[in-house]
Amino acid sequence: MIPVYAGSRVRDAEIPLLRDSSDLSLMRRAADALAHQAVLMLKEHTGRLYGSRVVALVGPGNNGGDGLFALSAMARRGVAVTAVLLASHAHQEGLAALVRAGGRTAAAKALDGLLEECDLLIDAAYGTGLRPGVRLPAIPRHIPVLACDVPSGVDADTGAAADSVIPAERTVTFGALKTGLVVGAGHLVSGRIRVTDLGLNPTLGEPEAWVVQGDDLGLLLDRDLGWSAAGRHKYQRGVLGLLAGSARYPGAAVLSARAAVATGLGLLRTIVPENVAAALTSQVPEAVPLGTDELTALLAHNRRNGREGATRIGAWAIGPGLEDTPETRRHLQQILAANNPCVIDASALAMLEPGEHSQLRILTPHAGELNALLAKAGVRVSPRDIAADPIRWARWAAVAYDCVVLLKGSATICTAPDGYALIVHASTPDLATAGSGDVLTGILGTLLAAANFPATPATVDATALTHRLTDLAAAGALIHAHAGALAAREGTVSAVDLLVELPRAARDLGL
Ligand SMILES: NC(=O)C1=CN([C@@H]2O[C@H](COP(=O)(O)OP(=O)(O)OC[C@H]3O[C@@H](n4cnc5c(N)ncnc54)[C@H](O)[C@@H]3O)[C@@H](O)[C@H]2O)[C@@H](O)CC1
Repeated sequence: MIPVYAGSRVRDAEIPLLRDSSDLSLMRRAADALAHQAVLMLKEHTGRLYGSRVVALVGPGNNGGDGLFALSAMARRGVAVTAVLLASHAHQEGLAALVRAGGRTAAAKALDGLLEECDLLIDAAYGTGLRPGVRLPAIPRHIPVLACDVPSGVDADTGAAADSVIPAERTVTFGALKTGLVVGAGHLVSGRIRVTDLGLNPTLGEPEAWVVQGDDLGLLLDRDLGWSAAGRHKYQRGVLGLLAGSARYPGAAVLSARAAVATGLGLLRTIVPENVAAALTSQVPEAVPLGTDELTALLAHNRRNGREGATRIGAWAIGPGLEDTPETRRHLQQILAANNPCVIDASALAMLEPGEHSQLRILTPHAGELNALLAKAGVRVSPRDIAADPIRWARWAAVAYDCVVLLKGSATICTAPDGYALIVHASTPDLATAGSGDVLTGILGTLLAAANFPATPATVDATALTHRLTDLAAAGALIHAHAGALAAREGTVSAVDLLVELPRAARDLGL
């Protein structure tokens, strides 16, 4: 798990160190790392170093200073370097170092001409000190861009990006991974990210979030529970109830059911409308239908005897393809009252009310659904606000609905009401495909059912429980993303391709 900090927090940690370090050692370390990546990119793109031409956009602050020192290091290695000074002043020591090394400076109006013969652009215009309202020059797409600390135009705290943001092929970031590089638009324009340690960690405090990767899966699932251990019978491997599907969206129920089974579920009980039942039985023969009367009887029994009672349903997955009918609402209310952990998706989200409750819930909205959830809770935001600061608004919803929120997007954000947040990067944009969310719901349902949450959550530390739920949400997103990556190797990705790859994805990640 990689800790992520708001850009302003890293900047605040740097300031005292900068004051104390008259020898500019931090800046030189940052600049050396930047120059090293620039050399790698030049070799990759031009096959040579000596005689290649590098232009840097240099802003008025320390970000520009990093760029100037990096250019001077490259000039000493035979690269023809030019610093394009965007403001009337620039970092003095950096400028002096550049001139000493034989580098040139130019005014902003010379940029277009310089870009005509440029092998690499270093973007050192603005970093963590960016204020809103910036206007940046347009860079032709064919020129590879290396961003210094943060692509200019990206808010390092939130991931919001100015319209004129300069997308980077690579970003070398200093001190710590910054939130703005891993969520929102910032994530989409940062390219490959390298973190250069500046020894700031002891002064940074608690991270704002963590980026999780494939090898974190064991940790997230808490393998001590050994839920997939040999010898466990099907009830111990998890029993999931699925409330999904409608005449209009029969496929959604099938996709969720198949995903749940493919992730290693013990037993699947399904409540689907009659006209979906035949398709479900033929395509998911493992599923065992649960009739309305049986549900009512089992849940009543469950309320009397605790969750481990006769239902043996450990968790619920609710929502894919569901239609808002009186019967659906009745089922939903029964299930929500029964207190099993559940994952709630798609149209079921619109049937929820904000407020406290005693159930463990993961809500899985995309940005539009998050907007609607927040509006219902009296929080007025626009989809643009959410795109500009997704972690913040996912947290608001987690508080308003007293649940874990998994906000879908190119970066998936999983957050608990106390702010604990995990970020999972989809390895392929193709995951934004119809039915992909239904597959994720099935995966999450299986993980919840297998997790064996205690029957009486009130006796257990509530924060620990919601953190565990957040971990499982991120684990589900990781498995989903990995299945997407495997499927993308064969071409474009459909939800069925994800299903096909799920068992391999789960096995690859050590499930
Ligand atoms: N000096 C050092 O030793 C180190 C510096 N680092 C660098 O320092 C950067 C932060 O430096 P600063 O705090 O100086 O901030 P920046 O260099 O990011 O930008 C601040 C400057 O840009 C101007 N500016 C900001 N927004 C503007 C806008 N919208 N329009 C016009 N001008 C605008 C400000 O007036 C100020 O002059 C980091 O991003 C990083 O690159 C560190 O990463 C490493 C250590």
